Amino acid sequence: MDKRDRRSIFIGAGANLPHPSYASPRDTLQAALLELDRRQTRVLRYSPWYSTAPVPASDQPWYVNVVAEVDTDLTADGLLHTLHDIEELFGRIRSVPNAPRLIDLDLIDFRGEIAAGGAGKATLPHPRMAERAFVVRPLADLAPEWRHPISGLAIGDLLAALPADQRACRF
Ligand SMILES: Nc1nc2c(c(=O)[nH]1)N=C(CO)CN2
Repeated sequence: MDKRDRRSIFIGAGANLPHPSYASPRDTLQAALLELDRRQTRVLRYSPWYSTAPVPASDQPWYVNVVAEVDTDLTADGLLHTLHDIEELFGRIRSVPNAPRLIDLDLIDFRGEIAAGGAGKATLPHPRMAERAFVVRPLADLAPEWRHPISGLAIGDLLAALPADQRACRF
């Protein structure tokens, strides 16, 4: 990986409920990510947008998922708080894990930093990202040279290791 790659920051975004103010979950996510521009953060690139079956499998609506590369003047914890603020602005209600949601913004990787997390602090890289095709696949599209900061595994190998049912993402 070159120097620039290690400086990259990736955010995963997902939604599977329609927001009353937006035409589709994709529009909700697009508007939410544009909010970052007003918070010392710039979206540089988007992965392709994916429509993905809910994980774990359930009869919830399918999700829209995307990964964005951003740059920011904030720290990792500052960016995490900003993502939570934007989730609240867009009506996210934190209920039970894996409940259907209007919006979910996750900090996936912050410049390769490794952090254990804890009250109000970012866990880095995102602790469940490697198990989630809805993150791994768009990240592989966006940054094929990316490696997991802890395991050192290449994103392509993480994708190949995912269960076949999860790999059934589609555009
Ligand atoms: N396909 C898909 N499944 C999920 C997602 C998501 O974004 N996409 N988010 C979840 C909670 O973080 C739980 N399950």
